[in-house]
Amino acid sequence: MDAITINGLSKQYNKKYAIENVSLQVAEGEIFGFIGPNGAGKSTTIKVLLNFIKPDAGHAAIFGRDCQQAAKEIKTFTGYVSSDVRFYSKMTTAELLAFTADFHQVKQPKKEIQNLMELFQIDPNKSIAELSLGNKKKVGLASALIAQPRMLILDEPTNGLDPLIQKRLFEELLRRNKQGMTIFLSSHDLHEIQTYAHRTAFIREGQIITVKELSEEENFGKVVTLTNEGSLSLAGLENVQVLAQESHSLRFFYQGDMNQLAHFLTNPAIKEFTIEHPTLEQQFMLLYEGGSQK
Ligand SMILES: Nc1ncnc2c1ncn2[C@@H]1O[C@H](COP(=O)(O)OP(=O)(O)OP(=O)(O)O)[C@@H](O)[C@H]1O
Repeated sequence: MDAITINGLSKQYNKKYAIENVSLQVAEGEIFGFIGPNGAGKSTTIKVLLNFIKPDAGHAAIFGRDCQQAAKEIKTFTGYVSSDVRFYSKMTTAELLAFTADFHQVKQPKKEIQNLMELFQIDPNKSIAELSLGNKKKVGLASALIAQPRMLILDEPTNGLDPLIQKRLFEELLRRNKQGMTIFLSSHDLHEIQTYAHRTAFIREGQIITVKELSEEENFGKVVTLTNEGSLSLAGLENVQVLAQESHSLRFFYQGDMNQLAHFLTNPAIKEFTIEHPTLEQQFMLLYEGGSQK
């Protein structure tokens, strides 16, 4: 059974699609990245999963339970941390975590709370209301983790966290993932996704462009950088996207036949060349901006 199944999901605001015919499958035990520029539809998709909003069409399920019909049950095994954690409780951080642990009948709650407080450097005596955004976020993450959910949905989890805490968060997420937790990770941070996710979906203007296995970079094409003397024509190559061109250098993205590329590279005008896997950042730029590069 899939951990998340999304089929033909659409949602409009003011007659404009926020998401359109989105379909995705996330396997149990995956860390699944969800990348897209601002306004692409990431939060809308997550809000449907959590039944905060109703889709106009399609359906979504977590571990086979329909996100609308079984929303209550889904909350018992799904943790969620929003990009912008906004709770204004009068409780202290320690009280909130104890309450959450009690609600989810966590074994050894004191030990678990202490571990998470140390991990995220949370002051147990501060009231939630007086915390900064970053500290609220840490409490939100600790609170989601203490419940030991089978599914964890994170919307830009590192937003507002300092680098040490970001590192600790991902170490903890990897540890939990090894124990079986499925993680759905929406992020703008390509490096984060490339480092930690097993697969990622790219979403743009409400539509899924591609879902990629991050370990299989070769499926996505190559970035060729070369220096040349004299004129050079790309006419013999198909599936080429020029990334940068100057009089004696050229960089292009190539998705065509490798024999054709090998033949092209025997051109005597070419003095040096390198062939690389595109980084996720390059892929992102290619997908979103039609090839414009840093
Ligand atoms: N409540 C709303 N009312 C009207 N339009 C909305 C509403 N929520 C989202 N939208 C629109 O739907 C589209 C998708 O928004 P969404 O928040 O899902 O994107 P996102 O990928 O999460 O963006 P970001 O990375 O900036 O958080 C955007 O065009 C947004 O303006």
